[in-house]
Amino acid sequence: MAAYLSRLHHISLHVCNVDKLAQDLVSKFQFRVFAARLTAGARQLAFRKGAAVFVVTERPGCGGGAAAAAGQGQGHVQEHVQKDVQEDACPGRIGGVLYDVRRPHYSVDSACNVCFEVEDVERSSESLRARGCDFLVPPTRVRDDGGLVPYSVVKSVVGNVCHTLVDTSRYRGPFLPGFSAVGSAAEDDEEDARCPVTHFDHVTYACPRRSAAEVMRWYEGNFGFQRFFISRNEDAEEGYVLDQDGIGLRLTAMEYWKCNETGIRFPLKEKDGTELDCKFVIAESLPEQGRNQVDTFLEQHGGPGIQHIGLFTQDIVSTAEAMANAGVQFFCPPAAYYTEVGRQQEIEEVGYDPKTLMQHGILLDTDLRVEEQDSSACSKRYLLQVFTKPIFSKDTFFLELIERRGATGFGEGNIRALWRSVQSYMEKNKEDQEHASVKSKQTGQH
Ligand SMILES: O=C(O)C(=O)Cc1ccc(O)cc1
Ligand SMILES: [Fe+2]
Repeated sequence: MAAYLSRLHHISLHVCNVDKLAQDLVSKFQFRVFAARLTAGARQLAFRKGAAVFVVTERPGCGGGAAAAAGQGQGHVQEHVQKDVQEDACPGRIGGVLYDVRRPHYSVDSACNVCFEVEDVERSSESLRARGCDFLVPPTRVRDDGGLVPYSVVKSVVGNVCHTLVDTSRYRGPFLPGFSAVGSAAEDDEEDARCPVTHFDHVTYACPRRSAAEVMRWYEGNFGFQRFFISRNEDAEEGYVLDQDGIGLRLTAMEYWKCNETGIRFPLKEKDGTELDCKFVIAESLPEQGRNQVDTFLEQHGGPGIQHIGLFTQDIVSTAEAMANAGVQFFCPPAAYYTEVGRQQEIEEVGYDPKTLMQHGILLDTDLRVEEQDSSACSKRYLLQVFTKPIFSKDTFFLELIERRGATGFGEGNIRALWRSVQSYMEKNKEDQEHASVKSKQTGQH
């Protein structure tokens, strides 16, 4: 293994309209803007919810008003606009995008960088390079009043996805050098109680057919990711295959563990015991069932990439309710999902009201297992999920809320229900677009 990952540091989104996304993340998804880097050449904002951090960066060629976005209701940004950092390895990059790369050839909004904290950026980068990895930014040191942060950016094998490697252990500033604190530092307890999102649960990649083995090998060899079997019946080579009823999906999952140099593995935990381990899921479409949401992503995004991110919440009902009230749109499965034989009882058995779940489109998947230690004790492990509609203007990237009660995988029943609701939404969108294009042609003729 080449690089020892300590944890996921942030995920970076490159968009044309920083204002719009900043507004959505704050007012709809209840994230807090906490840091900003606004210079003549760069507009970058950082948002937090628990340990989940997004950095939003403006794509080149997109005039925008990140300063205005961050300034709304915050009032701390403008005075810091001129502040910037010393960057030792690439002085020419000062003023440009930090901790990431600008990708001028990429013309759509995209979640394209998963940044990891590592113990030693130089050493990790050197061994990744020796293994043949391609670096977009070589090891570089950045400093400001808060201290020094080494980082590098490595290209992944998945489309436009890159990984920034940072070491923030010696940094005392609000986020990363070059960023200034924005907004109030105090946490809003009331809002956190309603929306207890604690961390990123998983990142799902949409990939071309038959690419999972290569992707898996890359992450295993370079970062020590381990295969995560979604189902006990899953074939190691084939992955988790859903190919009935119009669903043509192959999922292969992997997870990373902090691995110290003695090779002893242990899962990442918060002080309160919450596991912070983030899984990575590779989704491929299968040819037999016709065009589907993975194909749509590949086409509209212009290649493989991050299709969705699962946000872990301790209370999915209140989180979905708060977000829906603030204007987040969720996919709702057909009402029949909630009235299928046995479903109501299943929902009630784990203490939920079927009507409440239906109201927000929340899906439940239960897993009846015998406890490993005590074969006489039977316990229900379950998970609840709900998926948002795409958050950019194209049918590409979306978010998911997930509450896990002992279940560590992905519910097969939920994937089926999600698939149907997304599929019918996309078909409707396509019809609407065709309708609009016929209309505009007709008006053009007159
Ligand atoms: O169930 C989940 O949360 C997954 O992440 C699996 C998944 C992957 C891709 C899809 O288009 C639908 C579901
Ligand atoms: Fe997911």
